[in-house]
Amino acid sequence: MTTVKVKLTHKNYDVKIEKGLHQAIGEQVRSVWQPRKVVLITDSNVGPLYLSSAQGQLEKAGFEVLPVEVPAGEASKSLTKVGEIISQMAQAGFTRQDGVISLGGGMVGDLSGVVASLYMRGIAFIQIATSLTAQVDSSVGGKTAVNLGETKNIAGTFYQPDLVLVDSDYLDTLTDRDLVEGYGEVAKTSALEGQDFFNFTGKIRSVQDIRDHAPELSERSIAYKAKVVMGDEKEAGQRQFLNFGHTFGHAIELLSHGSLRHGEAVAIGMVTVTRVFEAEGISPEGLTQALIDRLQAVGLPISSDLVGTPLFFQHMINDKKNRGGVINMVALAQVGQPIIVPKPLDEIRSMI
Ligand SMILES: NC(=O)c1ccc[n+]([C@@H]2O[C@H](COP(=O)([O-])OP(=O)(O)OC[C@H]3O[C@@H](n4cnc5c(N)ncnc54)[C@H](O)[C@@H]3O)[C@@H](O)[C@H]2O)c1
Ligand SMILES: O=C(O)C(=O)C[C@@H](O)[C@H](O)[C@H](O)COP(=O)(O)O
Ligand SMILES: [Zn+2]
Repeated sequence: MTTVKVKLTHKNYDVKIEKGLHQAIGEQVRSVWQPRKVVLITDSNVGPLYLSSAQGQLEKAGFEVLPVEVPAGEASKSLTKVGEIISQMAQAGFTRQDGVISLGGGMVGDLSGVVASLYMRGIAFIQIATSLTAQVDSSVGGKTAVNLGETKNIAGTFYQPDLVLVDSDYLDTLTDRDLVEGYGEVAKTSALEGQDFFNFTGKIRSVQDIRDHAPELSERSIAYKAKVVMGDEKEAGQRQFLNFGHTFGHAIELLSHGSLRHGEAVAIGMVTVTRVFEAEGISPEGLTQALIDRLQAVGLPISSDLVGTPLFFQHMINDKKNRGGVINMVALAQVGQPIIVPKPLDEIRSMI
């Protein structure tokens, strides 16, 4: 088993990465929690595959389980769903000593994190990551959020889990499209982390390559993310680097009305922003093409007609890196050398 230790000012926790962990959920959860009530939150794709096994294991380990299944898809990342789940927990008599467990991808993890952080002002939380996005990025670091109307991740908290479980066996049932979406975040992380990891993603040439190397991709991505988060939990500085490609990506994701997944939109966002910074001489010549090469090898999109539309620019206003009309854009001075380039909104318009 690989364990990545996340050590923060007010809390430490382990991210455990091992094939087969889906059969050890009871003992793993019991290693950090005394028996208690737990709400086990999943979605309508993951639930039919894994909920009854997870529930059975938790019950065997002494936990009283309230299973909750939300419809699969980004639309469930909503305050409405948060309210519904919190009501169900209150009706079932959950107290501050009880807990929330997410069993799913990034959508379920982000939603469950909001529920955990709000119920009675915060109860214990564990993430069981079932998608590649969750296994390389979203389950670690404590960002929780739901979307409101047309604004992505606008309501959320920083709320760290007590434990994260990553088992690549879950990926056997993930569709190729959902797997590849998660790889968008891996490509991002490799460009941020350094030449060695970037060379490694340069050798991933197919969906099967992603499947074959999933455990290593998780280990490397999570190790990098944990290091960044440990240095800047609340995104005052270097954590902004993890948002590479997201200023444009979030706008594209929203404007696509569900036709583009998060990682797909981030792929387009990374290429778009790097092309601009390469033209300005901030990023090195050839970097845009190197990114395109990695993304296209696995079928990720690299452009969209949505880029540059009036609504696209309107979405920039709600970017969390907006400081009074100036957005902290993430650029790569080199592979492994992310930098923040503050850009006034008007200038971003003329860049594109
Ligand atoms: N909090 C963070 O740091 C962070 C980081 C990256 C992404 N995110 C968020 O995560 C979301 C994207 O994550 P995602 O790609 O996991 O989306 P998702 O949770 O919607 O999962 C994608 C699809 O895969 C299905 N699925 C998940 N695991 C499966 C499995 N083992 N077998 C079969 N189907 C499975 C889901 O039901 C869904 O249909 C977005 O909302 C994004 O904003 C958050
Ligand atoms: O953990 C982080 O920090 C990230 O930025 C990781 C991103 O991949 C992720 O999509 C995150 O949810 C984006 O957050 P937001 O603050 O831009 O909404
Ligand atoms: Zn992301």
